[in-house]
Amino acid sequence: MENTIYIEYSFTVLPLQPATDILIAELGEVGFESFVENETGVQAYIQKEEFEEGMMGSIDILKNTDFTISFEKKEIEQENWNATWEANFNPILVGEECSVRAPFHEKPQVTYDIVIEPKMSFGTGHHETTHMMLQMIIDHDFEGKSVLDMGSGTGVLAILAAMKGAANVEAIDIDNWCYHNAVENVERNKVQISVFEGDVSLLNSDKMYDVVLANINRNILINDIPAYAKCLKPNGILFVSGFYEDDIFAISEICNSCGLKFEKNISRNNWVAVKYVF
Ligand SMILES: C[S@@+](CC[C@H](N)C(=O)[O-])C[C@H]1O[C@@H](n2cnc3c(N)ncnc32)[C@H](O)[C@@H]1O
Repeated sequence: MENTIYIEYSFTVLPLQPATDILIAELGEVGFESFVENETGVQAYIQKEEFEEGMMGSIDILKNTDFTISFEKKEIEQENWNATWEANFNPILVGEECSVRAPFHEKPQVTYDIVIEPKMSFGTGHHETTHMMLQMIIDHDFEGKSVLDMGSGTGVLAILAAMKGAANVEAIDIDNWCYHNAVENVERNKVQISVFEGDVSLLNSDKMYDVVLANINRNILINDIPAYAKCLKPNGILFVSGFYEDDIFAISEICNSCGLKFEKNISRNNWVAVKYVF
């Protein structure tokens, strides 16, 4: 792969929350693809060829006078981004049993030791939504189950499902870089997962799943949940995240219209992960 040029925005945010979460959500909506949070705010990245100056005009939180948000912008080569990430990436623990770490961290004493080199892909477990999805997966029985991870990023959710005994796991991401990164992480963790580049258009009723995992965002979920529901087996389960507590009603409404019933949710910092059952 050639060395892509990224635009890096380093935001300083006061007070940090909820402004940082809102800022990340809004930047994600316009196409920023990766975020590194720190004690003063967040660094956000977008490929130079995807970036247009006008995008920043639609980030409403920057105009909100309840918060003070300043930023610096610079161009950065992908390999330098990786170095930034390595310096900032600490291993994380999800419950007592699961950790997500980089290859250069010491091996921890846990049942599920997930090793991820995310490069530019979302999914290290540091974000609330990934953390909660991992928690939901830990609490669920995956033995022998067929699983689809939609919007797989690094592949972290699919990898945990496979480690928990899922028999047939597929991962799909729309982003070419995420696709390559998930393939690498699958090999690194020695699990069997078929990874595809694409979106909901890859789904069809010839392939049915016991569980669908989708940590994407509110609008894509509202659009795509009917297609996920069509490829869920009877009694199938849908785990979703990537949206706020305030959005549960809208997501549940679309799920209900597809025959999926709310079972439970967990939340962290206003973000939620929700379990629906057929
Ligand atoms: C919030 S990240 C989640 C990554 C990982 N599953 C996790 O839980 O950390 C969302 C991912 O969905 C992908 N994505 C965005 N829109 C998509 C779509 N319409 N279909 C499939 N993947 C999509 C993005 O490229 C990104 O990797």
